[in-house]
Amino acid sequence: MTAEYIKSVVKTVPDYPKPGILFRDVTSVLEDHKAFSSCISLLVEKYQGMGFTKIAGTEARGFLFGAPLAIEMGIGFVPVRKPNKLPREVVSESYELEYGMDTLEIHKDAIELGDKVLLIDDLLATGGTIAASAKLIRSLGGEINHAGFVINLPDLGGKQKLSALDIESYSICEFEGE
Ligand SMILES: O=P(O)(O)OC[C@H]1O[C@H](OP(=O)(O)OP(=O)(O)O)[C@H](O)[C@@H]1O
Ligand SMILES: Nc1ncnc2[nH]cnc12
Repeated sequence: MTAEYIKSVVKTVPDYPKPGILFRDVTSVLEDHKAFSSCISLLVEKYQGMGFTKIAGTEARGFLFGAPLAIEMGIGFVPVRKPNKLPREVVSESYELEYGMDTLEIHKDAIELGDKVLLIDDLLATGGTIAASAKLIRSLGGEINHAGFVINLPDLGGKQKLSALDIESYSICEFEGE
């Protein structure tokens, strides 16, 4: 019931940001307290007690779900950011998106050897964002085996891409037929 409710709240915008893309707009979930708080509760239920030491969230929409989840789970939050935003020394990784290319960066000293990191984002499409984030975190000695999302677009193959990298993904709802 809750996941169905969250799915019903997501608004769809055709042809944004490019013709042919069906944009699943998670800001409509943020605007609805019941939907937003239910997302965090479902993610806590899924991941509490699994021994995670940090949550990493990708700019920008991953911050919106990753940061409140980190507070609820009593662990730190590490932002994975777009280029030239982080002030300390970083490592960088470029990747392909459903609608373009981008680069992500993380502070070198944000991850300690053996940290068990949970990756959180609003939406899984091709999996490029999470694959690049996992590569950065693993290069710093962190372990990544799980990634959590509000929305999955299964036709874009992200789940399979992440599974091939030994990352198990979970999403609250799915939109097929992209
Ligand atoms: O699975 P993928 O194909 O990588 O796509 C999913 C990513 O795309 C969106 O972010 P976007 O880069 O558009 O940035 P934003 O969060 O700043 O809007 C979304 O928030 C995910 O991070
Ligand atoms: N179809 C889509 N809707 C919303 N965010 C996205 N990020 C990548 N693909 C997306």
